[in-house]
Amino acid sequence: APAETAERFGYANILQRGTQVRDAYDYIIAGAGTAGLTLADRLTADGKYSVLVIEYCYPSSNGRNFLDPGISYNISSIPQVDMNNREQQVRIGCCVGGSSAINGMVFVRGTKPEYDGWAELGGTKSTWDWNGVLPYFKKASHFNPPDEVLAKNFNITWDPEVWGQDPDTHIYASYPNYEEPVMIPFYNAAAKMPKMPIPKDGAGGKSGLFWFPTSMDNQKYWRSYSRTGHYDNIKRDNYDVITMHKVKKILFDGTTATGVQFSPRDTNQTLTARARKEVIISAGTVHTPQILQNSGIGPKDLLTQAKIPILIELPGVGQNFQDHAYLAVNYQWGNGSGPIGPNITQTGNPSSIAGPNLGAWIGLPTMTDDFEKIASRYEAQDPAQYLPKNTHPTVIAGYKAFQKLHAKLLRSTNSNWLWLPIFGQPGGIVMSMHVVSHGTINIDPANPDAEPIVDYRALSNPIDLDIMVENIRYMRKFMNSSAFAASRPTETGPGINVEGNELKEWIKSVLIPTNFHPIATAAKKPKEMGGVVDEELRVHGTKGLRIVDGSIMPTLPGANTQQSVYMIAEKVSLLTC
Ligand SMILES: Cc1cc2nc3c(=O)[nH]c(=O)nc-3n(C[C@H](O)[C@H](O)[C@H](O)COP(=O)(O)OP(=O)(O)OC[C@H]3O[C@@H](n4cnc5c(N)ncnc54)[C@H](O)[C@@H]3O)c2cc1C
Repeated sequence: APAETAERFGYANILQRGTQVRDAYDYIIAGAGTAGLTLADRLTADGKYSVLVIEYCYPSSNGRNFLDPGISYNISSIPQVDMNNREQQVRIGCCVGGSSAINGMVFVRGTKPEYDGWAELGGTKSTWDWNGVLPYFKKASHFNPPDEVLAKNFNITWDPEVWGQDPDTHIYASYPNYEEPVMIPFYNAAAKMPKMPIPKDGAGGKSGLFWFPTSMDNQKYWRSYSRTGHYDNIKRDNYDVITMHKVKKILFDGTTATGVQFSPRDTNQTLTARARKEVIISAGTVHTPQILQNSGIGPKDLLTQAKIPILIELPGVGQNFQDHAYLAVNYQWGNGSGPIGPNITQTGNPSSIAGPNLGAWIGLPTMTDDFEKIASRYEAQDPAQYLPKNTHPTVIAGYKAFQKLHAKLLRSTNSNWLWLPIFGQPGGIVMSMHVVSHGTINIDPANPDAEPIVDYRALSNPIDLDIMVENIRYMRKFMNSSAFAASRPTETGPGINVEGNELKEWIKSVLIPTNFHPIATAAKKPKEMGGVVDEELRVHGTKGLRIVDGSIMPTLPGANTQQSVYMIAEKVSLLTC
């Protein structure tokens, strides 16, 4: 059997060459990333089904730094018109584990109204509201509570009701066992900000000031990611992975997916494998639309331009693209040193890269009394006004529903529009956790097999500028807290007097339009709303073809995206089995 010729490193079977791939599997998954490996593990667990995972990148990311260019794709966006024509590096993981192998390990969820919004956009029968996703969040990770003394000293609270400890789940959510004492005066200052909610646990679907865990194995103190959780130490004859091979397109009999065409990374040799039950695309938000479009599923004009025969006209493929956006507001302590924390005995410094694991995740009404003005202004826009010219009417209809939902979320104290990470230092990052400018990720019609064309269309909707202005003003209010007064915080960039249009121009010159959380290029919405997949994540108009990765999220959760990706894979694994 081909599997016997595969190397066994103590992982799933790693096939070295396309010729080792069996002729047929029950499921074929494109992409061994965060969602792809989660699904492959769950589908093979009881031995009933065989699964082949095809991964474009390298087998190993062991011991490599997440900034190492060798385990990321090398893609840049096109120049961003409303960002002074600056380009943005599009960072996504290129190795077994995908982006979970290189991410910042912040392990958070969005709020209840945000997932209820996923259901609202999905139609009356949707099961993707908060109550419909919570069980899969619980299934997706194994929670380790913080050290008792640390929790007491630093006010770290959690709600065991919203976490799981499934013995079959090896993605770990853990806290570091060290925090800098300076975090205490910072926590107290944030807690005293007007109207600041303090939930017991942000993972319970609530906005506010809270400590959050890291995706980390607290025994080994190692990154916990889809490779360690759903691939290492899994030896099953029904779980094959072939790396360094690229899925080029899906094969169809009519509109039923029957398998995939793939090639070794460095040659054009054409290989095929058959899927008896389903093909699942888990290539991530940047590459999933490319596989669909190259298979003849996508916007008609684009496919015609690329000379790709149209199998199914699906205008939403590659549209609706969203990502979090951020910038740094720079401060210094005018007296040379900041607040001093209490004298707590701490040993060593085993913190984590997500550290110090504290942030304020808050709604617009918590930030500013002007929230109603901004919400009304947004609500009054013509939905097509800031979308690309020639946007398909179904995509505009979907944006109209998005706009209605986001006008509501702008008025909610329980939707995270700002993430203010608290680092125990003056100033720092402010992050817009919802953006209303929508971008596109499409194939290059002149070279459909090359890296896709990424256009964030950052700041194309002026409401995103208004919100970033409020984010900066909130940082200023925070730095103005009485707790910091003696340290005389001084804003060095942009400078406390920079306001109005000058502030907006500064934002355009420094904004980073991604926190590496791309979503929505194959959004879960009805077809007539510009959607690509249905409620069970099947591609509209096809049989035997699903998409399971970040691209199906219809809107951004007010949270970093990995936990939502694991949740999506867990929820769908039950539909497929
Ligand atoms: C630098 C960085 C920092 C981040 N920080 C955080 C954080 O702190 N917290 C958080 O919650 N989230 C974070 N994220 C986001 C989070 O990691 C992602 O949302 C999530 O991992 C995406 O999962 P996915 O399954 O959609 O895609 P991925 O995990 O990216 O998987 C896609 C896989 O498909 C493969 N592939 C693509 N095209 C093909 C093809 N044609 N054929 C075969 N294989 C293909 C890719 O190589 C990749 O392995 C970060 C991401 C990055 C990049």
